[in-house]
Amino acid sequence: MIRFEHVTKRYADGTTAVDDLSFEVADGELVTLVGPSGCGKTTTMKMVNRLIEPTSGRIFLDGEDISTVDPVELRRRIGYVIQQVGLFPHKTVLDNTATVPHLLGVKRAKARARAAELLELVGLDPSVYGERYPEQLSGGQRQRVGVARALAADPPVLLMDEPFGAVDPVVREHLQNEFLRLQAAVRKTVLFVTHDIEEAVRLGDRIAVYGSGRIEQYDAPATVLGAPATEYVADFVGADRGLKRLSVTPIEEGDLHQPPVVRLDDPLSRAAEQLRAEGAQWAVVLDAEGNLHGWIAAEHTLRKGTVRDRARRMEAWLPVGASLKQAFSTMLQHDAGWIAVIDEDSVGRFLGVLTPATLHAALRRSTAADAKSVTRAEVDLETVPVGK
Ligand SMILES: Nc1ncnc2c1ncn2[C@@H]1O[C@H](COP(=O)(O)OP(=O)(O)OP(=O)(O)O)[C@@H](O)[C@H]1O
Repeated sequence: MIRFEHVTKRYADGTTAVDDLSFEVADGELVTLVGPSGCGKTTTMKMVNRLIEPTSGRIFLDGEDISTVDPVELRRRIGYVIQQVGLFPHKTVLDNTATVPHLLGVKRAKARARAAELLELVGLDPSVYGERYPEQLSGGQRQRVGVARALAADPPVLLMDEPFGAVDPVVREHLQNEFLRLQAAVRKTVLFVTHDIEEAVRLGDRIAVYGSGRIEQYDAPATVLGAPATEYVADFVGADRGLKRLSVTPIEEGDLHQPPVVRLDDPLSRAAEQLRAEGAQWAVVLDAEGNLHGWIAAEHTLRKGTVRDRARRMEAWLPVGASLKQAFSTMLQHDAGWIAVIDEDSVGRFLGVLTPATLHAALRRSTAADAKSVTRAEVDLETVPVGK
C-alpha cells in the first residue's frame, strides 16, 4: 500500500509542484493520476521511488516511511515504466528483460527463462522477438518490452509515467487492453500517470484528477464522470462525459426488462396466445435448461408446430457486468432493438433484456446513485430530473 501524508514539493526556483497532497493506494489497486501538463503528476510519482525528495510530508510504502529506506533497495521493490522506454540498444530483447533479475544475482539462464515467460505475458513471442534488438521493434512492441522489464524483478509496486504516450491511438488501445489483462493476473499496486482522461477512465480502479499541485477529486471512474466534485473536474472530463460513462457503467440485473419468455418445445399456439395476452410483438426463446436460445416474432407464431420450428437464434447478447457501452455497440452492430443479457457464471442462463429505453434508464439511475452515494437499485427514477 502507498500512502501520501501532507506531501509538498517546492523546487529550488520556488515552483510548488505538489501542494499538501494526502491520498492512499490500496494493495493491488491501479490508480491513474490525470491532469493537464505541469500539474505535478510526474513529481508525485518520482517521489515514490525517491528520484525526487519531498520538501515536507511523508510517503509510506507498506507502512514504512520511505525516507528511511535506502533508495537502491527501495527501487528493487518498485518497477518503473516511462514513455521513452530506455532499453539498452546493444542488448537483445531477452537480455534487456533479464537485466534487473541478473543484476540482483539471479543466474543468467534462470533470468533469461523468466524473461521469456514475461515476454509471452506481454504478448511478444520470445522465439520471434527475444533475439531482436530494440531498433528492430515497433514503438508498441518496445513499450511492451518496457512493461516486461519492469515486471522482471516481480516488484509489488509499478510506477508508469505515460507508458503508452508515444504510440498511435489504435496501438495504444491495444496496449491498454493487454495491460488490463496482465494486471488482472499479476495484481500489482500501480500508479499510472496520464494526461488523457479516456486512458485514465479505462485503466483506473480509481482516478486522481489533478488541478495545480492538488488532487481535485479521487474516486472511481464512474463517479468522476457521473458526479464531478468541482467545476474544474467537470470541465476536465469534458462535455461528453455521459458518453464516456457508458464504458465504465456495468449492466446490472436490476436494469433489465422482462419480456415474454417461451420454451423451445412450447406449441406455437400457446406462444401466440401468450404474446397476445401480453400485447407483445416478440418473445425470448429459452431451451429446457433456461438458457438463451433466441427469439420469435408474434407473426411467426400463427402456424402449427412448436416454437423450435420458427425460433431464430439470437446473436445480440452480453453477460451481465458488461458495460453499457458494449450493450449499445452490440445493438448497433446487430441492428437490434434489444439485446439479451445472460448470467456470466453459467452457460447462458437468461436474465432479461436491455432496450434503448432501459439502457438510458440504467445510465440515469447510476449517475443519480453516485451523486447520492446509494446503490443503483435504491434510486427511484421518478425523482430524478430528466437531463441531469
Ligand atoms: N526540476 C524542476 N525545477 C523547477 N520546476 C520543476 C522541476 N521539475 C518540474 N517542475 C515544475 O513543477 C511543475 C510540475 O511538474 P511535473 O513534471 O510534475 O508535471 P506533470 O503533471 O507531470 O506534467 P506533464 O504532464 O507535462 O509531464 C511544473 O510547473 C514544472 O514546470
